[in-house]
This record gives sequence, C-alpha cells and structure tokens, in this order.
Amino acid sequence: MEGDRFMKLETYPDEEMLAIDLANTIAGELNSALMQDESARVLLAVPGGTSPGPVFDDLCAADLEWERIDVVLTDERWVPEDDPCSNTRLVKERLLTARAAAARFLPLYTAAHEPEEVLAELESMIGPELPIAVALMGMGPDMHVASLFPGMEGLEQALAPDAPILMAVREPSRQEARVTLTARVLNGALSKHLLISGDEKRAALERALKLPPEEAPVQAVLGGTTVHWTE
Ligand SMILES: O=C(O)[C@H](O)[C@@H](O)[C@H](O)[C@H](O)COP(=O)(O)O
Repeated sequence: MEGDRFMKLETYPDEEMLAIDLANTIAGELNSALMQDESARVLLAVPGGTSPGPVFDDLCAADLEWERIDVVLTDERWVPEDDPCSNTRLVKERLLTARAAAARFLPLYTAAHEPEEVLAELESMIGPELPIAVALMGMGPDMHVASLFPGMEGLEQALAPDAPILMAVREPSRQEARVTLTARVLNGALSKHLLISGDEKRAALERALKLPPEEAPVQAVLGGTTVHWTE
C-alpha cells in the first residue's frame, strides 16, 4: 500500500477494536471542533450501508455537546425513512440515540417524487453548516465512495472543483435514485476517515490507487484521509 497518499493507515486486529478506536477518534475530533468556538455548530458526515453501524453504536455514547452537532449523510437512497434500505433509518436507529439523540439531523431525503425537485431545499440546510468538521466515509468493492460510482452519468461534475453540494444520482446497477455529497464537499472536511471492511474492499482500495478517479471515485477523496481497516 502506497502510504504516501494517506495521512495515515490504521490497522486493527478485528472489527470491534476498529469500531471502538474509530468512534473515539471521531469523538475527539468533534470535541476539538466544538472547543474551538463555543458558539459554533459542528458538522459530522457519515455513510450509510452495512459497515458503520458498530462505529455508530460506540459513537452515540460519547460525552459531547451533541446539541451543537449537526449530522448529515454522505449519501442517501431515495426511499422513505421506513424503507429497510434507508440510510436515514440506519443513522436514526444506530447513531442518533443515547447522548447523540440531541444532535440535529440534516436530511438528504424528503417526500418528493424526484430528488431534483428538492435538491436546492436540501442544499439550503447544509450549505450554511459547511465545512464538514469530520467526514466518515465508506467504500464499495467497486471503489465508489458516497454515491459516486465509477462511470456513472454526472461523475465528472460530481468530481469537479466547482461541483454543487449535492447531486442526484441514477446508477443502473442500483434500484433506487440517490442523493450524494460531491467530492468537493467531502474534501472540504477538516478531517476525513475511510472505513474499509474485509479483504475484498482492501484489494479494491489497492486497485483504486492505480486508477484515475473516473474509474475509482474513492481516489478523489483519499488525499489526507485516514484509512481504517482490519488485518
Ligand atoms: O448508501 C450507501 O451504500 C453508502 O453510503 C455507501 O457509500 C457505502 O459507504 C458503501 O456502499 C459501502 O457500503 P457497505 O458499508 O454496506 O459495504
């Protein structure tokens, strides 16, 4: 692994140790951001999917001033909150509970027929809270990050330095439309963490290092990112 591309690489003996340490790291970074300006709000971006749940289970108990923390998803499937595929459902069940229940959630889904109808409204709630203080990202085995998929329509714009905050994504291999933060917004984060679980994703990340962002969108957000994975 070419370590020079990352700020650092954290390796753990198992998923449980990874979740505990990553949650503690994120809590520490959020607390530092809260302490820097006692009147400011602090934005945390988190992924959906199956990997971050254990990190959320530990992070939600952190003794932080959650009342000043906003939580936004890196991406969302365009489904209602009661849908099993909803990332909002995951975050509300696993992260916005216990002490973290006091945080404010900034939605990426609202009841509208198409995401394009409400992108401006969703962006109006996120824009004033930027930059992201801490971004936790996930990656798929196809080297996508958030909902920035290899070869997807609109990927060039989503990776561009003048990208909007959000984009609607329609990816043939995914059943539902999605809304995603763009690479510019993720890279604007003061701290970035990438959660890599399993050998398949580890191999995919190794491949991504040798590919252009258009073929491996995770490449676009690796600079300065701490990668967390298990041995
Ligand atoms: O909506 C999503 O699916 C996520 O936000 C996505 O970007 C996720 O991080 C990767 O797809 C990895 O997903 P897993 O954690 O399920 O492997």
